[in-house]
Amino acid sequence: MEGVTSVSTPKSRLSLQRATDADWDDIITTDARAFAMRNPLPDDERADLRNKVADDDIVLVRDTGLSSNPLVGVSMFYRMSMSLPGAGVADAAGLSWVSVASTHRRRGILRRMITELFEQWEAEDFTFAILTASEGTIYERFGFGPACFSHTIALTPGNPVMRSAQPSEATVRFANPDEIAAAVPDLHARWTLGTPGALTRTPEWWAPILADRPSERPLSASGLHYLLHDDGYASYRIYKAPSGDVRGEVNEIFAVTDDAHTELWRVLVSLDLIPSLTATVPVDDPLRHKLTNLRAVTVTGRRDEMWLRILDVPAALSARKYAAELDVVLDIADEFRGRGGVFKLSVRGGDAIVTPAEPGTTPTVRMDTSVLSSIYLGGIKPSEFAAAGRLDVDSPATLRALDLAFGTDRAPFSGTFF
Ligand SMILES: CC(=O)SCCNC(=O)CCNC(=O)[C@H](O)C(C)(C)COP(=O)(O)OP(=O)(O)OC[C@H]1O[C@@H](n2cnc3c(N)ncnc32)[C@H](O)[C@@H]1OP(=O)(O)O
Repeated sequence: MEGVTSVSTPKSRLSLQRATDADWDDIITTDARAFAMRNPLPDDERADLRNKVADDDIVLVRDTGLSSNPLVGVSMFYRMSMSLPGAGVADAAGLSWVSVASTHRRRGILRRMITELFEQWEAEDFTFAILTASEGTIYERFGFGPACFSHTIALTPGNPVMRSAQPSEATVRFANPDEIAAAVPDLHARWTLGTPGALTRTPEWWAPILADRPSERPLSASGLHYLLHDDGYASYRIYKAPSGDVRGEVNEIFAVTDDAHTELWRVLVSLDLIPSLTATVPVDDPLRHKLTNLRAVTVTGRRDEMWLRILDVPAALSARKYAAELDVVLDIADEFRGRGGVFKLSVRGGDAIVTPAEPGTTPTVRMDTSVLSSIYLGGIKPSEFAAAGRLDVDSPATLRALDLAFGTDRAPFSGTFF
């Protein structure tokens, strides 16, 4: 058609490269289009972003066939640490900021960038990759499975009543940002140890959270109010719309002990003059059981909070602790990277012994890497996947044993969006 310029893009025109300092204006412009981000970013926000990632861990694609050589693909990963069932901690490659220009979609650019990153992760012996997904249909083909889930809850402060008597002395107090900066990184680190999937925060991750920059606050939102307990903390915002409507939103709440959880929520459920309060919590959060009326808390949403991709099956199976003895032969399919196989998994005293199965051994359990990744942290039971036809077992007894062994005391929860 006359007047229409084709943007057909042969692969040879697409140049894949690592980021340099000179790419950052383009990176922010490209991601601003994809994620409705402000552009340009103020210097402090730009520094926050750059401090968390090395340029060498950023894969870019440019279309060298167009005169301006535009950036058409961005992807990067953070070097993160994740708690495993049984209190171990492992390195994880945190894939993030993935975007492909709207002019260049469905030409395989995402696949090329991800392949490049997988090659790097495998060369560096990462056992796990993780991500937070913009859509539920993109990442399973690369072996990722949803592994941590969250509930959004809503309640009306003043209405819920705690069952337990209030302590004679207050154990929670409002704190200022300096007190929070001094106390909270350590509290959070203690919280991660007891929660599978929890992500550790380095100073580079804390800096933007603690800065609570006015430029990054949502519209009509107050600055963060902080509640501090010896074993936990919560932060929340109050939103005041131009109409005068007021609501509260818990930004985050981390409690190392049940008592800290109770006392922080005791304050939150009784905040004055806030008609509604929302929070995002792990799916096994016990708040409703601490109230005289369990209906006072409504679950308004459930989200897949974090996706996991096991990159090295034997290393992953050996890294976590298990809740029961087990003897299975796993057949793991990995169409994307071919790193599956047949493995003998025995659990004794909570520890796994993993060996490649002898040729000819009949597997007792079959599943895709994405399914293994989903059950690994304890967020989905093997029997749920079996019921969905996505995990095959040789007998009901094997399935029961798998459920027991992979079960965790707590639902996994990453606690950090990236
Ligand atoms: C971890 C994160 O950062 S999550 C954020 C992801 N980014 C976004 O959502 C921003 C907006 N979207 C985009 O930038 C792009 O549409 C992307 C990155 C999702 C996809 O990029 P593309 O270059 O178009 O993907 P590409 O052509 O490589 O497709 C790879 C495969 O994924 C599939 N796919 C791509 N996008 C989608 C989608 N939105 N839903 C379902 N499948 C998808 C393709 O069909 C293709 O499948 P196949 O290779 O198995 O046949």
